[in-house]
Formats: sequence, C-alpha cells, structure tokens
Amino acid sequence: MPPKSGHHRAKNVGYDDDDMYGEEEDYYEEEGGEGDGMTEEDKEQMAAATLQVKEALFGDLRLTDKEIQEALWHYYYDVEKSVIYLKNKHTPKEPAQPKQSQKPVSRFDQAAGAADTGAPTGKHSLHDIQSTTLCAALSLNRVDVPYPEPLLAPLSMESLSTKTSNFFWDTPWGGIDRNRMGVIMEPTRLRGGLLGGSKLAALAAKRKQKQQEQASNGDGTSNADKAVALLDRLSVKGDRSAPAVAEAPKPSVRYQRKKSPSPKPEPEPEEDPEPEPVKPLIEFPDLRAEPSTFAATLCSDDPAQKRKMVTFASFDVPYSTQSKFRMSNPWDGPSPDDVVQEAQKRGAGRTPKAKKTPKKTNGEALAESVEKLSFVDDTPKVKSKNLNVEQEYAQSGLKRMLNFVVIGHVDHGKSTLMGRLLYNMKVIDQRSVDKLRKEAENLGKSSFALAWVMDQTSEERSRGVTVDIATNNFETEKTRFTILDAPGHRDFIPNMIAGASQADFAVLVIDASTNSFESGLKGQTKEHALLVRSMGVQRIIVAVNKMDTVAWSPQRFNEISSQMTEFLVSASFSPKQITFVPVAGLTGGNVTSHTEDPEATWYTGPTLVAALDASEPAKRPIDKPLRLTIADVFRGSIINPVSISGRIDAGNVQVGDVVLAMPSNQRATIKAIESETGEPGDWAVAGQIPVLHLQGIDPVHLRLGDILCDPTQPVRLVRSFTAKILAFEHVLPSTVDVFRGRLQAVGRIVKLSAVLNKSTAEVVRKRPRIVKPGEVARVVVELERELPLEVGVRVVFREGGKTVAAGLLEG
Ligand SMILES: Nc1nc2c(ncn2[C@@H]2O[C@H](COP(=O)(O)OP(=O)(O)OP(=O)(O)O)[C@@H](O)[C@H]2O)c(=O)[nH]1
Repeated sequence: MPPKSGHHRAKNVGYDDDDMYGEEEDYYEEEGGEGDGMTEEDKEQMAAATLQVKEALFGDLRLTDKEIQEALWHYYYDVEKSVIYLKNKHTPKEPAQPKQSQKPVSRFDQAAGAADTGAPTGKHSLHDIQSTTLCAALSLNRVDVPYPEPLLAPLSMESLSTKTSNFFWDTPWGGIDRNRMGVIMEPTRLRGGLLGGSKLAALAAKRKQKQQEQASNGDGTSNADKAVALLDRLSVKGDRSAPAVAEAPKPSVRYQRKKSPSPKPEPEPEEDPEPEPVKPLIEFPDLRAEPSTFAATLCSDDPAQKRKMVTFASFDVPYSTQSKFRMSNPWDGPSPDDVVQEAQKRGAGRTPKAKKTPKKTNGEALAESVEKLSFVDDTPKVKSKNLNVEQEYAQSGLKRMLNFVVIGHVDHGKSTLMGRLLYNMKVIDQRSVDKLRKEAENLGKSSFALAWVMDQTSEERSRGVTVDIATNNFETEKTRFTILDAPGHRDFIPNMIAGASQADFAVLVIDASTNSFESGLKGQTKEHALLVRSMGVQRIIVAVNKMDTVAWSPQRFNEISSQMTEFLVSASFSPKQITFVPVAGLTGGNVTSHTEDPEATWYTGPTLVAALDASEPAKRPIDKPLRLTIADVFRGSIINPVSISGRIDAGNVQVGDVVLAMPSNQRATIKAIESETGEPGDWAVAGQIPVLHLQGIDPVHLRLGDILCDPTQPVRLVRSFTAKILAFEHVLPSTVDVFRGRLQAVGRIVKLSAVLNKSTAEVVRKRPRIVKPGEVARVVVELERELPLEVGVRVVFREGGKTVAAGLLEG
C-alpha cells in the first residue's frame, strides 16, 4: 500500500490516466520497499473498518475479509462507500431493462448514444452549431471528445440536415454565392494530439467497444455508471465528500504494480492503454461548406479534390463572358500605331479637308473672338515721312547737345554736386528738395538730400552710394546737357564704363578735404580718368569739391590741380582740354555762381556751369550708318509695349525706319521718338540719347549693350580683333573680361604684337613679353562669343575686378 502522503495527494486532483500513470510509477519506484507497506496504524484502521463494513452489511452478503479490505483499501477506509460498492458488486443483477431510455442517462451516454444512432436527442440550438462547427474547425476530426456541458445540449434531427449557411440565412451576408463561401477542408489523415489521437481517445474507444460487447451479451446495466465515472475522472473534482451513488471503484493501475502486496481489485477492462486509433465514434452532422479553391489547393492532399475545386470555383473575368471578347483575336489586323501611320502616309501631300466644326455656343464664340482680338496686332503700319534728317537738324535751330559723365572716387560728392546743379538750374524745385531733405533726415542721412536728386533707387538711398548710371537733363542758354552720374564704387565700374561710353566729356569730382584726395588717388580717381580717356573722352573738367571743408584754401586747390594735371597729361589728356573749378556742392559755392564766401574771393575762374558750357561738342557723325547702343529697355506700356533708350553714336533715325538689333539679328520698326526731355519728335541724330518706341519685335531680343543699326549696313559680329590699348596694369597673354559699353564677353589676349609710341603710334618694340603700366600696345584678342564690334569702338579689359587696359578697336 502506498503511504498516506501519496494517498492524499492522488485523491485531491483528478488526473488523466496518462498523467497518473507516469506520476505514480515514479512514486513507487521511490517507495518500493519490502513488505505490504502498511504501518501499524494502517492495520488498526483497516481492522476497525472491516468490522464496521460487516456490521453494515448485516449478513446480507457473505463476503470474505479480503474482499471487504480490498474495497476499504480502494475507498481509503471509507466504510459507507465500501458498503455501497460491495452491495452493488455482489448483489445478484436483474436482467437488463429493454427500455434504456427510462433509466437515468449519464452525460457520457448521451454523447455515446448520439454516436451510436447518429442522431441527436434534443433540440437544435446555437450551442449545437457552435460546438460542432468548433469541433470541425479545431480538430478537423470526428472523435468522441467529452464536451463541456453546454456543448452537449441535445441535437435535433432537424439540425442534422441544417447547413451552416442555413443558420445564417437571416444575416445580411446570408445570400453569398456558394462558390464564394469559406471552406474548411478535412485532412485526409488523422493528426496526433489530445483531440486527435490521444490515449484518452483510444481509451474511450476501447470502452465503447466493451460496452457494445457487454450489451450484446445482455450485460448493459453498468454502462452509464462507468461512463459517468470516466467523465468524472476527466474533470477536476472539487468535492470529494459529495455522495457518489453510482460511482464504481476507480480502476487504477497502481494496484497492479509487481511490488505492491495489497489485495488486487478486479481486473479492469482498460488493460491496453494504447489502442490503435480507431474510427471516430460520434458522427456529427456535416455542416461544412465546400472548401474554397484556396483552401483546397493549400490543404488537400488529394490531387483529384484539388482539380475538382479549381474547376468548381474558377470563374471568368467579367468582360471575358462577352462573346465578342471570346471570339476576337487581339492580334488580328494592324495595330493602332499601324493604322495611324498608314493614315498619315495616305494624307501626305493632300490638302487637309476643312474640319467640320461643331456648332459653338454664344459664350464659346465670344471667348474665341476675344482671344483672336488679343493676338491681332491692330497697330497701324507706321509710315515713314521720308525726311531728310540732316537737313532737318541743320534747320531746326536746336541748342547744341552735350552729354557728360560724372566720375570720381566714392563719396567725393558727385551726386550732391549734380543735385545742387539741378536745383540751381531750376530743374527741381524747393519743395522737392525739402521733401528729400526730410526723408533723408528721417533716415539720419540729411547731408544726402541733394544726392538723392540723382540717386533715386531705395538701395542707393539706403546705402548712400550710386549703383547704376543716373541720367538727368538741364539746359543753359546755348546748350542742352545730359548728365550721366556714374557710380564711384569699384564694384560698379562696368556701369561706369557704360556711362563713359555715352559721354562727350567728363566731370571728375575730387574731395579736397584732408587725406580724401590722397586716398582717392589710390582708389578710383585715377582709374576713372584713365577709363574715360580710353573710351575716347578728350575733355575733362575737374571739380575740386568740398572746398568749404578746407576754408576755400587756394593752396589746397593748387596742390590738387598740379598733381592731377600731371597725371591727366600722362593719361593723354591735352592740357587745353583740362579745366579745374573749386566748388562746394553741398553749399552751392561756384556751381552756378561764384561763392560769396570771403575766403573764396581769390578764385576768379569760371563756375562749373560756365566750364560745362565752354565745352565744345565733338563732331557728330550724323551722316554715317545708324549705330545706337541700347542703354535701357522698357516694356509693358499699353500704347508702347517695347521701348529702348540709348545714345546714337552715329547716323540718324526717324519714325517709320526699320532698324536691325544685333546680335539678335531681329528687325523692328520705329513707331515713335521722344527726346531726352520727353518731347515727341520725328527724328533724332548722333549725340542724342532718345527714347525709341518699337513695334514688330519681342523684347527678349533686346538687351543692354546691344546695337540698333541700319539693316542695309549692319554691324559685324566678330570673334577676334586687334586693338590699340593703354595699359593700366601689367598686361600679359591671359584671360580677360572684354567690355564694349554694356556688352561683355570673356576673351583672351592671345598675342602682344607691339609696344607703340604714345604720340605717334609708331612701333617701339615688337613682340614684347609684357606690357608695362602706362605703355600703349597693340594686342590680338579672341572672344568666347561673338560681339558686334567694328573699327573705332572703345573696349575695356578687366581682370579679377581690376581694369588692366582700355583701347580702340583697329580691326
Ligand atoms: N562738407 C561737404 N560735404 C559734401 C559736399 N559735397 C558732398 N558732401 C558730402 O559727401 C557725402 C557723399 O556725397 P555723395 O554725393 O553721395 O558722394 P558721391 O561721390 O556721389 O558718392 P557715390 O556716388 O556713392 O560714389 C555726403 O555726406 C555729402 O553730404 C561738400 O561740398 N561739402
């Protein structure tokens, strides 16, 4: 007998036979000692219990002590249970009742009965469906698995024929096509595991077989009890004290152990715990839908089944059901591309037939006509008056016209001086000057008020420097002047060059205040002077400015004059063409009238305006072919969509003339002409800077620096040229930026031909390796792109932000 400790433990929990077997086996091996294993206490307890059982039987049964003790051992000295057991076992049995249904039916028998008959006994319920469906879904086998109580609710015959789809007949998706319903395939072979091929299943099968044999032998009375006992063993027992009226002694393999001396109970039928898997005993109603193609393909081992399902569930794509689709061969006939190409071939050479235009709505017609209107150039053709412009100019009695460029180092007072000039010449009124002064004061730049007469952009005003050429006009009694105010900052030298290229003469402004003149010499004072000379400017007026800051010192004035004369003469200016005027642009001294400052009485020379007026204009090549350098392009005006302004270098123009823009090589007609002062006119001549309103040309073909020329004698586009240059820096064969007015291109000095005499232009030295600053030389230049250049035009070479040389194109 096992010791008590193991006894209690085994009774507290109901285990599966498999579990108990292994567990107990280990246990006995540990305990396996000699003798019956009963302690003295056990023996006493057994003897007392045996007496009690005998008393309880009252001699009803003649039983040996061994039989009684066997029962007591089995029921752990429980006298009551042992008595019941013994009575049941040894009381003669009555013949089996023919109506088993009248007997209390255990739950196991309910399930077993269902398996036997294949017919459920109760009503169809949701649980039925769920249980059977669940079983099918999980185990994929039909086995006699003990179900939880709710799942064993009786099934009706009706449910047998019930399909899963019928159950969902009232759901929104109940009418789904059969071939679109999900299917679970039953595997073709049994799987192992608890629900498929466990010992439990085998045991149940064996028991069922035994029951059938007993029933056939007429011994079916204890089937139900045994079934219940089996069920009880399969569930956890929470209450051992509950009466077990029909409970049979629990069959246990432990008593069959070799070493156990205890009396052996009756041999149980479950001798063979590992029977072969047998056919499932419970046949559940077949609620499965047909497997889907996917499931059949994936799960089924049966190729025939797979084929069947594929055939069953395959369906045509929608449009393939149309006979037209089925019958047609997409490769019949030519491809769409072939059709198009064939049609194009046939249509080649034929005049296209007028398309049948669909009838338009009023709105569409209106929109179309408006669109047409916008593209129709309704500008009337400009007719030329065929004037003799040279004769017109001679007879016009116009004042002579002079353009001058204002140059000098940054902040030496150029714009202020010009502002004062314009103010004194009544070009701008006091109100305008007051307004500018106020604005300048607000920005803390009150001293710049007069400069703002010329510097009109916000950038120029906020930075206090001139950026681009500013133009303005004024007149004296005999001359109409155009001012070209150039920026003094070295960053804007290309703009200064553009201004210088339009000028007849130059006004060089020098700050007379201490150190400013000297610093200017190192800066742009000399560079500007050299540049304008190189651009063909011969006359120069030097305005020694800010004389108020040096108390109109004649010494300072003379000092500056002498130094600058020396330099300018060295730069090829004729002394006769150089004029010095002491001025104060801010206060207006000597600008248009002599200053009243007593310290300035020593100066008796001309005022600035007088010096300007004393200038002689260069000879105007009015009779030459037209050459106009574009200085500005305007677009967007409704009346005049495209306009340009620029100096006429040579020739003349009149309204109705056709001009050629180079290098774009586009023609345009002159629609109207305005003078520098905005007065309309019929013609303009060389030396003037008119505004020309053009038609018949897109503004994209017009850029700053381009040339408008006579279409019959156009300017040449060149890639290589020879020039006579004045060197400002050492000149070597190298890459340079070539400027022609505002036109610019990258070029390379490929050859130093000769160093020339400055006055006579005779060759001094052939093929020099280098040209020194101040020397005049002949060089050959090649350009990266074509520029409109011809003999006599001025070019400037710059390198690394510095002007290295400037000169005249020779060929
Ligand atoms: N005292 C005094 N200051 C002057 C005179 N002329 C100009 N200034 C001042 O000099 C500063 C520069 O004057 P601007 O006219 O802007 O000089 P700028 O040469 O035109 O300068 P950029 O165009 O940028 O090269 C301003 O503050 C002027 O008020 C002058 O005659 N006397």
